[in-house]
Amino acid sequence: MPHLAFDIAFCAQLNKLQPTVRQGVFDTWEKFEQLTHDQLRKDKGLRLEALTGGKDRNSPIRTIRISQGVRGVVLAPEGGDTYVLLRVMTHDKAIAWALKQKASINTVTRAVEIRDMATLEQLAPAYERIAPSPERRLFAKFSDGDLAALGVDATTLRQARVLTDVEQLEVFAPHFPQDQREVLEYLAAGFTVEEVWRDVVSLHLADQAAVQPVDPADYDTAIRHTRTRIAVVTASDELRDILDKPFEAWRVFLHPSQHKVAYRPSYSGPAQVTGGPGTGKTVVALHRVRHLLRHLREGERVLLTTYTTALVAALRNGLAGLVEDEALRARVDIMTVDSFAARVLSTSRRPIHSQEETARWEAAAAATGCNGTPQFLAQEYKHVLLAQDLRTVEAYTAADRKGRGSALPASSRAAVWRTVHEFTEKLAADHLRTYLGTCSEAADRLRETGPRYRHVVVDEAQDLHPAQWRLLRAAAPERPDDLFIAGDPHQRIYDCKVSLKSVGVKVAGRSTRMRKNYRSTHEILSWSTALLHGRPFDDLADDSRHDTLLGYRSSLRGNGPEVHRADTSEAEMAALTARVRTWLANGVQPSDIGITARFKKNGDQAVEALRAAGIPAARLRGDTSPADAVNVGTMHAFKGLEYRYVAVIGVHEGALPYPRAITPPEVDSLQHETDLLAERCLLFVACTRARDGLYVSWTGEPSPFLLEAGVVAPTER
Ligand SMILES: Nc1ncnc2c1ncn2[C@@H]1O[C@H](COP(=O)(O)OP(=O)(O)OP(=O)(O)O)[C@@H](O)[C@H]1O
Repeated sequence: MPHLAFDIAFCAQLNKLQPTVRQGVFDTWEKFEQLTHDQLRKDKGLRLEALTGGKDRNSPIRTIRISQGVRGVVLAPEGGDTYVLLRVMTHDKAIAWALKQKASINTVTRAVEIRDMATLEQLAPAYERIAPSPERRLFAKFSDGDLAALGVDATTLRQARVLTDVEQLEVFAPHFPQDQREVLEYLAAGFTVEEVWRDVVSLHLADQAAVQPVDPADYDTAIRHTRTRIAVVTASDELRDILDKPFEAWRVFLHPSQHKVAYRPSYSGPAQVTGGPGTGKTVVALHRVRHLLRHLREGERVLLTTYTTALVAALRNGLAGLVEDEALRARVDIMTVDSFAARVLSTSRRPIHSQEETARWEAAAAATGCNGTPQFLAQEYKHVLLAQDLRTVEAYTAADRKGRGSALPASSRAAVWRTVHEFTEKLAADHLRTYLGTCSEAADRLRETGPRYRHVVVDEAQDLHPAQWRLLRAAAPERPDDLFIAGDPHQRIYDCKVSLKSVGVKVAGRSTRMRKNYRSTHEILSWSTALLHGRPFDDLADDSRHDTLLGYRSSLRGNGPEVHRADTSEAEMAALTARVRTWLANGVQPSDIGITARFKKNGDQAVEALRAAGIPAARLRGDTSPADAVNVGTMHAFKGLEYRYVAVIGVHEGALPYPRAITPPEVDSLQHETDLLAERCLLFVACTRARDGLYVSWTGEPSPFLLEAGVVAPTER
């Protein structure tokens, strides 16, 4: 019986297809399920046509009719059972595209690959003519044998050998066969042949009995080996799911590197996954939860935590898409760490907000006669007393204030201690609490009463404070698979800089870094990454080492970000409205657009301006993302979210960095640096929420972060 399978590149175009075309795809798939091979080939509606005018007469690439004027390009191997839908395009475009492609089977990974042969054959001679001598080219240090062992075939080898630098590879990359392209990108990023074999190629072979030599004509077997790029769908509701939830291709195509981490049978202790924005850390965490659920014993439960309530909702939806069994899902508690702390204590005390806290520190200092500023006292409480879990004045006096950039002689500490005591006593008397104080108390409570979960899975781990880590540590017993942690030090947007090592969570030997971005286009990513260029980032696990974005890349292509400078905030809003209107006119849904700013007031202005122009817009609230409206939120609230189109507004001098969020260097020089980096990361986080389009605007002078990154020229007006 024939089947129609789906290539990942087709799934990536799904959200841009009209509903009638999607329905056409569905009907086509049904036809494949119902007809015999012979009937399929003769079917007048499908019009499965070989290509005429192509160079390769035996090419298994053909086209079929999907709907009026729209054709699908399929891999239709002679004598095979499974056809693969590669792309859907208007009639002429489909024929033109199909004629340029060549299909082949990688003799090492055993997977099907498609390359744009026509473009590569055009590019290679042109680059060869301008290339320096062979020993100065990009892959000169790798032998033909090494490259062949990694699956690079003779044609790709010839073409790759003309390349001089990474920029040139970027030009060729979208046209290269997929597995070979990945190998070349890793080698170009500085990885060794052995590392590429271990971390990339061998993963494709994980569950294949690779004993027989590869038959270069056996596409049926090769399609089965291409599980990471080709989805074989056997049930109509499964296909409906894919067609209706185009953003969720990850549920179907887990990359081997993601699969390896998520489905490793067991880790002997805490495990960690890191990687830049959009590398699928959340996806991996969700799949890990699914794996853990499959092995959960009677009475055991899983805690899945993240940083904001909006992300709690996203995780809940994600897990619902992944684990169908409701009873099984009910064994996972999904909440922020702060909600977990409040639940452990069953407290009715109200958490205070930051202005209240400042006033209370002022009052406490006045009561004890301490001359520390509210900012100093709040930071001392947070970054020294709570961070180090200091319980007595003696412990505090003897404490090493490591990591603080201000001196505090032991003789002054008694006064600070008394003030902290006054502050916490008064809070308790008024039936109030701080979030971190609650976490600290909750950790104590759990240590007395015992852990509540068998496994704890932590997403967005980079901003957690030691008190929160103590709580999470106490939530599960120290056993294999106790903690699974996903985070990215490049996305630290709060003032904590904690390493897992310093909180006693040891992930050495159980840590994996993801490098491939699945969210943003290459253009958006390289623009955004420039914002962090040259800054050192402490490793999440161990702050004596640095984390890097080496090898971090995207295979998606698109337009570069657009920047806009306005003279007045009214003009900035008018330009934003025009930009959003154009996106909408191009068929983008309002809820696929996100607008974010450093301050709530800029967001409010945007909502007002859009609504006045008749465009539905709403602020993010708690755990609900407004449906049918442009989503507007602060940069902090946008952490972890994603949209097809993102406008980052109000990126001017005085807003980023925001002076009030930066500890003055004379108060604490190290905290000053941490705060400044957090502001820079905040802009990076905001920009990396975009999938297809990014728009950045400001009024007056641009943020110095944009100038330093070189993405905006000082004269750009
Ligand atoms: N294997 C995959 N195939 C296709 N899409 C994927 C894959 N893995 C992840 N994605 C998609 O990439 C996007 C980013 O994934 P995810 O949110 O897990 O990344 P992240 O590393 O947690 O990002 P951030 O750190 O920026 O919050 C999502 O849209 C997700 O569906």
